[in-house]
Amino acid sequence: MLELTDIEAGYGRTQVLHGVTVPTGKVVAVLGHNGAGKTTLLRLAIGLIKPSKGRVFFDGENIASLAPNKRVARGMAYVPQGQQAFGQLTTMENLQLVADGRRRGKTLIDAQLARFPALEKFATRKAGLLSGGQRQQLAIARALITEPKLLILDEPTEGIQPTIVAEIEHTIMQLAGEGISVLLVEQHIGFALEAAERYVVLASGFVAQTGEGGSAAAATVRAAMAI
Ligand SMILES: Nc1ncnc2c1ncn2[C@@H]1O[C@H](COP(=O)(O)OP(=O)(O)OP(=O)(O)O)[C@@H](O)[C@H]1O
Repeated sequence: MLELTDIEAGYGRTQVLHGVTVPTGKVVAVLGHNGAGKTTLLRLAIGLIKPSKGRVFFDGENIASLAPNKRVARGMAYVPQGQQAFGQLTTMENLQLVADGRRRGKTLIDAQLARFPALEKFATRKAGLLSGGQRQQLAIARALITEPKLLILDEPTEGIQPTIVAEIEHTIMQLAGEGISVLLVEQHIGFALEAAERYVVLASGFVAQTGEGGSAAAATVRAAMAI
């Protein structure tokens, strides 16, 4: 379980997050307008930026000064925005980059190909030629091959065609049932709240609201975001 408490962080002298505490839960959604600090919070969670103040704990351990690779070794995985993959490598090679050297590498790849049929279908296609949605599935599959306890997802459905959005949403809902926690930044408030046990709304780097997920929360969240 990830605990982020009273976090202050930013870039150089620019402070972006102001006393942010994120509720804990199996699936936690981070909501807010562009520039609210959502991506910054996820970067902080995986260790790409360090807090100037606040507590960062994972499974009871203080990880505030741990490098990202150490956090991955502890069971955290991060899928940044933008459907990132190695475009010149095939789908399979992208998966092998993470799986090779792991004891159950082949089994782990097979499990993700079963989860995402499009990746199986296009296993020999260069990732640069996949659709944005398929590349996003590839990015999620790569992260899941590391067998994370916590998957950190930054806008996984952004700019993706609706059919694949539904598949990705389905995957996110499944993960909790598989014992994988999710920290999710998502623009689709309806889906985010459906998936989330708890949520936090950020506004200009401050916590504007926190609460329990569920579709009933949508009106409160929209009011907090004034949309
Ligand atoms: N590398 C950086 N250096 C300096 N400032 C940055 C950097 N990245 C983001 N910021 C600033 O931090 C603030 C929060 O940005 P952040 O990307 O965390 O917001 P966000 O809520 O994820 O928005 P978006 O939905 O647009 O990604 C913004 O004012 C942004 O300009």
